[in-house]
Amino acid sequence: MLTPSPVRLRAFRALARARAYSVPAAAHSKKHIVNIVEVGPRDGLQNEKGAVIPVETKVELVERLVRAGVSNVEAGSFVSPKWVPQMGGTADVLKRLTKERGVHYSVLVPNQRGLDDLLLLLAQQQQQQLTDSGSPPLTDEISVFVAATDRFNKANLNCTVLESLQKIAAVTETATKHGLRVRGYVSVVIACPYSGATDYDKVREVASALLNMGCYEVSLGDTVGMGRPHEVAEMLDVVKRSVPVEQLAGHFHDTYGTAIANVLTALEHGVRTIDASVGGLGGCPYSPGATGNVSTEDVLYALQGSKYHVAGRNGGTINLEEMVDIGWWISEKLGRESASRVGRALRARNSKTTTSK
Ligand SMILES: CC(C)(COP(=O)([O-])OP(=O)([O-])OC[C@H]1O[C@@H](n2cnc3c(N)ncnc32)[C@H](O)[C@@H]1OP(=O)([O-])[O-])[C@@H](O)C(=O)NCCC(=O)NCCSC(=O)C[C@@](C)(O)CC(=O)[O-]
Repeated sequence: MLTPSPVRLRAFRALARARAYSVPAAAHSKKHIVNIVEVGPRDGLQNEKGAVIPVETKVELVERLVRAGVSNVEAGSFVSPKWVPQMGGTADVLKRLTKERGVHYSVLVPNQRGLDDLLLLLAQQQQQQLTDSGSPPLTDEISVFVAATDRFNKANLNCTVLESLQKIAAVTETATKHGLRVRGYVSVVIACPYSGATDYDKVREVASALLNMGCYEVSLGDTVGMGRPHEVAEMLDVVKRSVPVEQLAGHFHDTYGTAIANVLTALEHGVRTIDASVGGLGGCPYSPGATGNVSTEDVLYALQGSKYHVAGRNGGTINLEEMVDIGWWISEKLGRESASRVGRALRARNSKTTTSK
């Protein structure tokens, strides 16, 4: 095999980089604009075993993600710290974050108690603003969640799907009255760790119920990360019978290595919002063995130079190189390597380029 000289190799890499980054946003039609919801700070960190991650680290993570161009980020959750200790400091995270305009810092809320805690925090901030005016709200968005199967819902939310929907209806109504927008999740849309293959009609019914309650979007979660592209396609075909595809998002865990293929399948089926996690962080406390979400870096890389354009903050895009750095930084804080394939490849390439100079 012919081995290229270091000079040719560098020139080739520079050309590849230029090509990858050179498709101007204006060249993409509006119908191919893709939004990313960065779930690393919530879905990614919630399942971390060991010591509780300091609030400062979480704040730095969110702020770095926003500086890299992220405009939708899940900053934490108002859930029971007894069950999910890593999310315990979310109120402090919201208070300490320097907020950028145009960015949604959403939080996951499981029940009325979680919403009450959040509303109290927002009321306190409003009172403070009487003396210290001008700062944006701590958050303008919550996410609610329910599964497509009773068994998963009982493990995750301590009640049946129907009971959850009743609670969510009340939470959504109150949140909306307080000016918060509400995003919905449906978990285990392909397979459930407790009851096997999911009935896609159930996914359709639950997604439809969430939208009817006032959620502006519903994210469909392959929580277990077992889904294959043809299953994602079949599931979407069923859900789209009742739900406009513009109001759907895809949330794919990568347990079986199919997440990026599932993202591409969802995009080809018209879905335009993808949940992703920097460094491929994550797992679900109620889905044994499930690994992290599709990594944000992998999604950005897969779409570079394609017909799709990933929208970033203030009309820009999300910077892949910065996301790779963040993925490595947070993974090292957690005592391991980045789980992002692209993160690993780019780091290896960059270190080779540096040593061959
Ligand atoms: C499910 C519930 C709400 C049931 O809460 P419960 O019905 O009150 O029952 P419980 O026995 O679980 O309650 C435990 C304790 O938590 C308290 N509590 C109750 N609610 C809250 C709250 N909001 N904030 C703070 N504390 C709360 C409650 O008052 C009680 O306190 P104690 O009496 O023992 O002192 C609770 O157990 C809980 O918060 N569980 C954690 C659920 C969770 O965070 N799951 C992971 C996120 S979902 C996910 O990852 C899937 C997703 C969204 O990413 C999409 C996908 O991939 O599929």
